[in-house]
Amino acid sequence: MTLLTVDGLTIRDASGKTLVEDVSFAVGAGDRVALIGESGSGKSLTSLAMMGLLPPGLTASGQIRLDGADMITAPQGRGQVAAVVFQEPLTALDPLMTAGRQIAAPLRRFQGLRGAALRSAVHDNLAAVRLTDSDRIARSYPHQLSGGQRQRVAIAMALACKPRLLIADEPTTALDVTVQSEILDLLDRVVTEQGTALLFITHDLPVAARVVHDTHVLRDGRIVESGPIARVIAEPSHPYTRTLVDSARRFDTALQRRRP
Ligand SMILES: Nc1ncnc2c1ncn2[C@@H]1O[C@H](COP(=O)(O)OP(=O)(O)OP(=O)(O)O)[C@@H](O)[C@H]1O
Repeated sequence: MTLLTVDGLTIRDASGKTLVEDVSFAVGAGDRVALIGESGSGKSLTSLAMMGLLPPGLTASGQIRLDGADMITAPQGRGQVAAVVFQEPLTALDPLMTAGRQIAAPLRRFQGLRGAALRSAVHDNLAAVRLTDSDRIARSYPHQLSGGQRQRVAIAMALACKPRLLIADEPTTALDVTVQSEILDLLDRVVTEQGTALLFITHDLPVAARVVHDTHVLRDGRIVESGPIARVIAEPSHPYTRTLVDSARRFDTALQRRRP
């Protein structure tokens, strides 16, 4: 079953300049798909349009259907179908609210949980993102948590209502390399455990390769190449994809050389 269909998406600014042009792709139930592109390629605008959250002054044409709902002409809250994890967890978290209360909010609102059932669901959601010290974490404010713990809390919030699609927009870019790796493993595990489809948005091809099966490569607002990520890395057909693969390989080789 197709959860998300983006068909001929074009986004223009107020002056009529085209920022995203004729982008089409689909994400089915349980799929894992990446949108890969460097800064300015149109990844964030595409993901904002999917959630009906384009900034004022920008207009979208084409079609975006999220679980059947048209997100361009009649954008509406689709929190129970799709949820987003952003690059910087502090943008998703309220600095004045404990982590526990933030995870409780969607559970109370969408699942009607209260009292002991709500507390137990908050604990289960923290355990699902491998935050074992859940009582302390639930009582902590965002500034009392590490960057990796904050991103785990943001992932727990996003997954609290068991969305069928998780949109992860550069979810590890702001983290240290070791924490980045832990969060990728975590995303990999939770989407498998919960059967959630994943749309992973990143500039980093090797990072995407760890968690998705298929990819679309965006450049200057257009998709230049699509396919299974293993194939795209092994045999990139577009010159731009080749430069992404080559620079990832060079980086990897440089790292290998530095290892004792
Ligand atoms: N509100 C806006 N008004 C006008 N132009 C915008 C706006 N937001 C983004 N753009 C432009 O649209 C293009 C695509 O931006 P977008 O943020 O989607 O890129 P991106 O691939 O997500 O890059 P990054 O990884 O740096 O966020 C860029 O040229 C950007 O300058």
